[in-house]
Amino acid sequence: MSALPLLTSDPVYQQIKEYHSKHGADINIKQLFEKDSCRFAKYSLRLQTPNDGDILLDYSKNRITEEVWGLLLKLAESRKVLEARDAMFAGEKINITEDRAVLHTALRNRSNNPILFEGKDVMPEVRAVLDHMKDFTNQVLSGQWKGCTGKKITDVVNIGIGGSDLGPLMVTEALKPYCKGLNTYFVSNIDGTHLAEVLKKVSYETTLFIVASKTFTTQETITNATSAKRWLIEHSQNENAVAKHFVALSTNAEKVSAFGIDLQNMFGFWDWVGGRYSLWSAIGLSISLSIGFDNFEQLLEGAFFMDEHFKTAPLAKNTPVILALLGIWYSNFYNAETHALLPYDQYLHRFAAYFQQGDMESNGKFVTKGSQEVDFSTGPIVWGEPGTNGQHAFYQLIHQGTRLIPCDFIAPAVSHNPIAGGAHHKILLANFLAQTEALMAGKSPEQAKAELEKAGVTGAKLDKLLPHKVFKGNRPTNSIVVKRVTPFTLGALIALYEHKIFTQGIIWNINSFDQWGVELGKQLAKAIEPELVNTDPVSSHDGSTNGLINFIKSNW
Ligand SMILES: O=P(O)(O)OC[C@H]1O[C@@H](O)[C@@H](O)[C@@H](O)[C@@H]1O
Repeated sequence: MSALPLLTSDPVYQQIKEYHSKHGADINIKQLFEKDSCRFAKYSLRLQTPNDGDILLDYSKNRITEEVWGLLLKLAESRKVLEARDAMFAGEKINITEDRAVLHTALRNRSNNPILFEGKDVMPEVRAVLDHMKDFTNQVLSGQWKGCTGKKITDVVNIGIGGSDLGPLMVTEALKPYCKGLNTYFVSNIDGTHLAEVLKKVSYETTLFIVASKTFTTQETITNATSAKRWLIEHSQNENAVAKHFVALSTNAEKVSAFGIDLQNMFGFWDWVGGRYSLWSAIGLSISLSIGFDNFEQLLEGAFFMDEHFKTAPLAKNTPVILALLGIWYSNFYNAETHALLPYDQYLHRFAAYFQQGDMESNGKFVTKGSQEVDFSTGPIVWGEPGTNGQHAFYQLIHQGTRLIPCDFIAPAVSHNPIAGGAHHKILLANFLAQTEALMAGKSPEQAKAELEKAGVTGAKLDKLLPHKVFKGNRPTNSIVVKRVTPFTLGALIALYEHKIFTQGIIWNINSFDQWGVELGKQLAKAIEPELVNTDPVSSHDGSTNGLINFIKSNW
């Protein structure tokens, strides 16, 4: 795949560029709807799930014409998206800088088909870990698993960071209606406050600590886990309590053992599972403990459903490919810098934060797989908050600011909490629907003028106010609607975005599966740490860094 030319040298890219420079500024979504009564049917897709209703993707409110859409699909062909997809599913070592396969899809392979890695079927090992998770989940939930004083577990503290935190945190929040009764907490930050505040809420007798770390070397996680272990031993006055209160999720048995966790209490996974794609692996243990193993399996089923769709649907009907191409259209041709994820569901309040890592750690790269520097934009800045909170915070800029911000609006048709006779959800949905309509339609000077006149504003005051009341509209959005946020639909939704990110990485020809960018800060922090052991002034850095260190020390 590294043999692909730079995106900007691709003949199809050049065709799109030419089309964009001739027509890009004139494509008006509202007018396209006026001209074509079938536009919604043409640019929307329904995926029928077995038991959880249809998933609807409406991408008709985008600046796409038949011509440009044809060209974007041609770009996917020319960038060999389908070949790359097949290579991923086949376990090829597509993570070329780490010489690793990318097989998180094997973790949710619900078929009986083998998945080969280096000639060996990985499925028996995958199933064995799932069985271990099931057994452990059932023991804890039934109260059969006892803490060091014989009490059952009531609280679970997941200690991990990045991919070993964000996925389980996002999913346990998203699936709270399915919670079986355990309280789950997540400690990630090295800031002692994070652990200290959680420890205030739990009792050593009834708390299970899950140390989640693929490498088991991450400084934050190991430091937090060590402090939690000390807390447990101090409170229980019993070194053996660790065996009842600590489990590990990792690929590194040696380090787990050295930390003092019995390997029987270790849930393994493999280096072909990337950190930010690991919630499907043993890293999902806190999810399984929260919602029960059956529901965890439903999450896997939903992701598998999306994997099958991604694997089999033609490009033009392939939802991850569609989302990816739209993103490319705005990033690489309209110079959009960001992409907003706007779930209209309070349970999905960490969805955007989760995909900040998913997208930005995957596609925040400036060198291609062929080791060439790119001359085009790669991964966008991903951000967002749940509706309607976002509306009262930053939507102003989306509606009337100077930047183009493509947005994905996500909503369930049915709420888990239909309080006040469902009134809340109807208002929420009305807002969800109104926003994409408003972003597309805007408000013309004529409409704004008529409104002002109706309100009795005339003359100089009207002239002064009018420009502020105009919305240019034509702001692109996708809408994704699920029947309800269930383990299955959430699994499908996460996999949809995972594959979108993958597809964009292929089109840009970058390696979406390494994360060297995280390393430099870590290295420099290691160098600074010993300089913070005393109050001696330092002079070994640049002026700013010396100044900051010396200011901090002057406060000690
Ligand atoms: O799971 P561990 O190994 O502790 O890593 C946690 C996180 O570390 C960061 O530096 C990144 O590399 C993330 O991709 C990763 O998820």
